[in-house]
Amino acid sequence: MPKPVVAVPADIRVIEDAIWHAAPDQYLKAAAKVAGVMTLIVPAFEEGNDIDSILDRVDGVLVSGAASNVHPSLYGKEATEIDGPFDPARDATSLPLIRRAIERGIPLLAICRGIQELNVALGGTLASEIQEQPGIWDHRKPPVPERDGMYAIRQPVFVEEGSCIANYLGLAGEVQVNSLHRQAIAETAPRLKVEATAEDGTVEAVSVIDAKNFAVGVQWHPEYWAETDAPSRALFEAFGEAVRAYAGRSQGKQDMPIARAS
Ligand SMILES: N[C@@H](CCC(=O)NCCCC(=O)O)C(=O)O
Repeated sequence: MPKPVVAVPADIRVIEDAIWHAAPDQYLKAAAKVAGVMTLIVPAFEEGNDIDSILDRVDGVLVSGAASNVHPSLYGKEATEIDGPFDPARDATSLPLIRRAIERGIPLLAICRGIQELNVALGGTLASEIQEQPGIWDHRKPPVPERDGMYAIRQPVFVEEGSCIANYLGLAGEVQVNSLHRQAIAETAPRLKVEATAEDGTVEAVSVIDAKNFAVGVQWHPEYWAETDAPSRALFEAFGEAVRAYAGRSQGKQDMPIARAS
């Protein structure tokens, strides 16, 4: 059977005055080497996206982290200078992709910006510069030059016993993770269950309530150490298994047009 394919929504980057649609290598490598799937970078357009046309052709969705933030207007807030930088094309592509993947039961793994997009896509809100709030740690990217240091595993999160995340990680209770974010979930979307938190109460993992398939988000970065860190590896392996199962289950249907929302 050919390897299943996972959609990865791109970020917009400007390189020498040219607009690029880009996805970070670390997510694509973790998907290939640990989840055992192929990835397809989905261009980020502010309009004209035919989401079902993309989802008809993939077996999973992997939503990566990014230095940009979800625009506050998407969760009912006025944008202020602390909420940026923004990537409206990423927002316009990623949020509908997340919602439709959940509706269609296509496996979804959302990481860092991805969990924040998942929360907003389902009606939740975000807080900016969380480290400025009383009692909240500094979850930002460590100010070190090398990437291994930026993504160093350095903080405990507490995973709920019996949760989806515990099942996928292969353990519950205290898990050591990395942390590179300035925003976090403020109001959790009604359809999300918080399944892991940091000691300061920051939401670190969620699952979609009554999901038809694998559908979780994590605030940390399992992709970075997916080959060497056991919980990171387990999460990507579980995602790969869900994607292969979906590919196998939908194989027979690919001869028939998939029912589309009217
Ligand atoms: N912008 C959001 C999400 C942070 C995130 O996805 N970090 C990973 C990329 C880090 C980087 O490249 O700077 C937030 O800050 O909360």
